Amino acid sequence: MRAVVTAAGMRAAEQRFFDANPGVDLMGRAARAVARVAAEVNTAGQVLVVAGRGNNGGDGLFAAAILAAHRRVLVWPAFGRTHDAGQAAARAAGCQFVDALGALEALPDCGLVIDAVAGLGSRPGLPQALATFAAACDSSAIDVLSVDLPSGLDADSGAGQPSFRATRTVTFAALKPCHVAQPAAGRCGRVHVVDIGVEVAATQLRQAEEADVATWWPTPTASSDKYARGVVLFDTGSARYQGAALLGISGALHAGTGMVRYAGPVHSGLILTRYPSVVMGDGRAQAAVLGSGWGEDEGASGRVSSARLHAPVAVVDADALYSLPGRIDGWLLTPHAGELARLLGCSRSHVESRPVSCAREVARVTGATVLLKGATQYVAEPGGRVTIAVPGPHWSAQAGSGDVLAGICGALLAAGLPAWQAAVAGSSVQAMAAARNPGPYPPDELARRLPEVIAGLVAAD
Ligand SMILES: NC(=O)C1=CN([C@@H]2O[C@H](COP(=O)(O)OP(=O)(O)OC[C@H]3O[C@@H](n4cnc5c(N)ncnc54)[C@H](OP(=O)(O)O)[C@@H]3O)[C@@H](O)[C@H]2O)[C@@H](O)CC1
Ligand SMILES: Nc1ncnc2c1ncn2[C@@H]1O[C@H](COP(=O)(O)OP(=O)(O)O)[C@@H](O)[C@H]1O
Ligand SMILES: [K+]
Repeated sequence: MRAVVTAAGMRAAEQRFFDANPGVDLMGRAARAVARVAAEVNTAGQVLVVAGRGNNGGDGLFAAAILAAHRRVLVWPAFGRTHDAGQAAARAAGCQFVDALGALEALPDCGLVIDAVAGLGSRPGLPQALATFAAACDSSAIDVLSVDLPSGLDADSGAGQPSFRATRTVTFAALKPCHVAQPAAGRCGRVHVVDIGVEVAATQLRQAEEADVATWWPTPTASSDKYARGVVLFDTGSARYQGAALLGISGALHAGTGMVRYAGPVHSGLILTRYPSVVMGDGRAQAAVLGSGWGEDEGASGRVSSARLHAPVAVVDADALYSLPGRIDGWLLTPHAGELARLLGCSRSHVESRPVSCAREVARVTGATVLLKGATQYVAEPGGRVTIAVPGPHWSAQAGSGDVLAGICGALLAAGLPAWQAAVAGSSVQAMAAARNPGPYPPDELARRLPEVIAGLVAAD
């Protein structure tokens, strides 16, 4: 699990560090890390460092001074003035200083650009001269190494305003929200988190790693039987959306559930032709999956109440989200941004700009865990902790992926995982299946790729 810390949290951690270690040269540590990664990206070509006025510029200038020992380094102080000591070090090391025009002209001869315009202090967007330069970097496909974060992003959000687009980012002590929240995360390239000695406090926002999923994944033992592994009761689908039932069941079966019961309106012939192990009708279960493919079903509350008679907890998806039976501790809600907006009575764009607080709010009010689906998948617990799932490629943005995901989560909930782990592991494993099988696969085909991912996870643990 990786901590995700806000700019304010990072500054507070830095202050605690300086209080305990007066005089330690943190900027020197940061600059050495930048120079080390720069040398990994490109060993020979000319380097161009774009430096801002603040400490981010200072990191870049001291890195420039280190790199100048072995190669030609140009420095563009984008605002004229830069960090004084950093500038002196870069000059003393023989870096050549250029202006905006000189930077643009030198670009075709450069192997690497180091973006040290702004980091924790970055405001959204770029002034014109820098926006032009960043666009030129994009179109020439040159490697860009951003210091702390691509300048022009806001450290604390996923908003993807005009900014540098990095192939690598070197950040310090911990990830920041912009490194993990889309679309900003897509502008960071590969992110290196470097230990510079600053300890961040425990955070309420984290990102899960594959190793976490491997640790949590429920595996059968010699004493397991189908009931011990967990029974999932599906009431999904409708005459109009019959496929939703098949997709959810596929997710649960390929995630390794002990048994699936199906108590929805889709004809048994259709279900059993595809999945002959499904047991038709109600019965005792460890978790239910509700709502996928219901449409605007008038009997929604009745279907939720009926499932409660058979299963202690449920995954609530799609239209069942609007028939929640009061407080539902231990349950899992799986809305996308539009559904969460309807639950909160706000606009979709409001949810998209504040995903963490919106997901937290619904978790707090209902007592359930909320998996907010989308390019970044946030799992908010009633206590306020939010875990971001392992990310995957954007091919998964297609009708039916959510139905499969509800089924995977149902299998994990039935196996006894707490709702937050079921949600993080379920959405992560689906993303991993997509990442390991590049290309557009329909969601049911991707579900069939889950076993090989799970087998790899379990073997690695
Ligand atoms: N804290 C730590 O633990 C450590 C911190 N360290 C380093 O310090 C950095 C933080 O330094 P910081 O506080 O000086 O702010 P910083 O990121 O340089 O930004 C302010 C400057 O940027 C400018 N500017 C802002 N937005 C802009 C934009 N969109 N486009 C263009 N310009 C923009 C802004 O302009 P102004 O407001 O003055 O007009 C101001 O000049 C941190 O990211 C890390 O690299 C490491 O050395 C060691 C550990
Ligand atoms: N941009 C994206 N990148 C990666 N995955 C995405 C993206 N957008 C959506 N997804 C995935 O697609 C699914 C969409 O779910 P949902 O909208 O409920 O679809 P449906 O109800 O049609 O199955 C979710 O599982 C989510 O993880
Ligand atoms: K930067």
